[in-house]
Amino acid sequence: MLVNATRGFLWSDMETRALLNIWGEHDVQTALDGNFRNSHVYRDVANRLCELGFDRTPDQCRIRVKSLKRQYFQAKEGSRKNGQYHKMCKFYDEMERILSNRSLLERQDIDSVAVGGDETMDEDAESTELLQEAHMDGSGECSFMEHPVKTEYPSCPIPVTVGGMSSFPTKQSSLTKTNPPAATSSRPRRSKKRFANMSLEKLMEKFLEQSMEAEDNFYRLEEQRLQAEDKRREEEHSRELQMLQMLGQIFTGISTPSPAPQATPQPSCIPQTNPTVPLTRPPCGNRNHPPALTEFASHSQPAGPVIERSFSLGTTAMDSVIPLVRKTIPPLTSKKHKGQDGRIGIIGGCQEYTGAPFFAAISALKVGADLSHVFCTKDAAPVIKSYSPELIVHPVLDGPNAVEEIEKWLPRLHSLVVGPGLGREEMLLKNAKEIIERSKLRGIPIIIDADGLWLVAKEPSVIQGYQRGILTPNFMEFTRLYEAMHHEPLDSTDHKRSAQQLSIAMGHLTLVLKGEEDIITDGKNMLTCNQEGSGRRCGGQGDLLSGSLGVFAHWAFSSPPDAAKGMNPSLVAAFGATSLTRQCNRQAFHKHSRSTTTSDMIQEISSAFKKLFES
Ligand SMILES: NC(=O)C1=CN([C@@H]2O[C@H](COP(=O)(O)OP(=O)(O)OC[C@H]3O[C@@H](n4cnc5c(N)ncnc54)[C@H](O)[C@@H]3O)[C@@H](O)[C@H]2O)[C@@H](O)CC1
Ligand SMILES: Nc1ncnc2c1ncn2[C@@H]1O[C@H](COP(=O)(O)OP(=O)(O)OP(=O)(O)O)[C@@H](O)[C@H]1O
Repeated sequence: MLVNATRGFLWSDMETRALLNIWGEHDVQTALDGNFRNSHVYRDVANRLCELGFDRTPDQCRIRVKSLKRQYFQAKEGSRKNGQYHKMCKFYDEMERILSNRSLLERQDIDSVAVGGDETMDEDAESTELLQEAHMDGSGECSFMEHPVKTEYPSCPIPVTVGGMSSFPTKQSSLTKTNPPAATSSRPRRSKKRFANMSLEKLMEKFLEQSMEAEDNFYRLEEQRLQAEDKRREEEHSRELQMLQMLGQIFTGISTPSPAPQATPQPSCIPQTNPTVPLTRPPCGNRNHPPALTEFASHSQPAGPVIERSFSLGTTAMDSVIPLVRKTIPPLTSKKHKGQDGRIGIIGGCQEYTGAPFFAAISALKVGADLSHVFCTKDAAPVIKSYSPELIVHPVLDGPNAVEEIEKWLPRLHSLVVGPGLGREEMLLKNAKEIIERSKLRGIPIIIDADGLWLVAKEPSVIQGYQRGILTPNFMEFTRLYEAMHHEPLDSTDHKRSAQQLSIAMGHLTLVLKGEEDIITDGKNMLTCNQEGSGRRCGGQGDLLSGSLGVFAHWAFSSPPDAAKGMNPSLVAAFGATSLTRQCNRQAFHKHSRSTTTSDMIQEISSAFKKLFES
């Protein structure tokens, strides 16, 4: 999990939205309702935020929420008066949605916060926080980066007016929890009584002004920071491409002996390793693996050694990765309630394609999910429903509020498969994109297949870098993605190398390149699954894989970290799903030969599952 490195006072929009998503959930709101002591709730909120990759303390979350609540109510008040204040609260709509459901009692509670009621003790800290949000250096980072938010003795005096950045203390006067006030500032601490003579309304007005200015500064600097970040990423990407091109030239030179060989000048940044000699194994190598297991560092990998493990059906796979997959599979017990073993969502199904989402959804159920939802277009829904009473089919994907309708279900979904039978209509792709964005905020594992990959080829950033994203391209889809990312034709002679390059370019996303052998890589590790499959290439086998993978991904990501013994959960899940798919295909093919269909393969899921994971 990537944890946000900038743990300052700076809350990015993405981070704030993630916080609001968690804080707005029914269970959190219920826990907060009427509870004066709420530190345990914010501890939970901070933990869940951390799972999404945002490192925040419970106090930071609580203070941020308080500040958002204040902005919201001020904006609401303001908009009643003159309609101008709405823009003061950037997250007005989100807050409106969450808070409009709360009781009058809660509203009074919030009002009392603003006038120094129940939580008066926190008010100073919170005011300081708001002002500190504006106290950032030119880089857009806050100078209190590594320190906790809450402080007993704020060394940063609260200015009466906020006159731009220069009116704030400099970096040297950073706030620390341990610094006594005298150590950081020679000025006497201003008394709270300073405000005693002001009417409440004046005080609020003053505070409002300060908050607005602080907020303006925050957004301006945040924008600068994001621009700088984009620029840095672009530079990194082009450097990476340059390196790849240079290495490509070098390798071509080595493999094609020329009559008069000329030494290629090697830039010092390129490792001087002879690419034809395998790189040394990393120390965590294969000490415990049986000798038949081929585990070796790949040749010619430009982005550092890749640990490759290649499996065929037999004892080797059983002895190595399959046990890891098994560890992630939840036991069947009578203690569970419906839904615990997996609620999977499929985004796909349109007028032309009703089979693909069905195959994916029914495979998920057969692998072991408890509930399988299909979000498809209106006209596809009755058809998909008619295939099976076991699927929950939502005819919303082409509706006017498609994204909102589907978002309502996201808190109940454990993983999402985007693409089977989605089609390529602009509006459907746009909705799928927005749903991916919102699912990312919730940390939901997302498998992208078929037309979902068409979307990714057009807009890679939709999933780039998301560590719970898995792409499952067939060769055509892979070629499209590769060429979109690398702006050059795919060298189809070395699939493994190309797969690794694409995974790296996508931010180490896990990639399953399907084919005669399935190549699974996250750019650092590589598993290949080449156990016998089927001689039939009928449509829909990829849907069986993506639906199954939805379930395996949920299991792998929700298992204790030691279940996968340090292996990326996406790789474990992908290996489980490809092994199962090939086993199903094989069994069905042995029975039906030329007339094997994907439905026959799906019929084999339960016995293939038993053979691989329960024998
Ligand atoms: N019964 C159904 O409803 C099915 C619907 N499907 C859906 O159909 C839509 C379009 O999928 P397509 O796969 O046709 O899309 P593409 O447009 O990406 O595939 C185009 C062509 O690539 C060819 N191709 C595939 N693999 C190849 C390889 N390794 N080497 C060379 N050529 C190769 C195929 O024969 C096809 O003609 C998707 O939404 C998909 O989910 C498929 O899943 C199949 C079943
Ligand atoms: N040549 C092959 N030999 C054996 N198995 C294969 C071969 N090609 C694909 N498979 C298996 O079939 C599964 C589905 O791959 P396929 O290439 O058919 O996907 P797809 O084209 O995306 O499917 P769909 O028709 O659902 O869109 C893969 O995981 C792989 O295990």
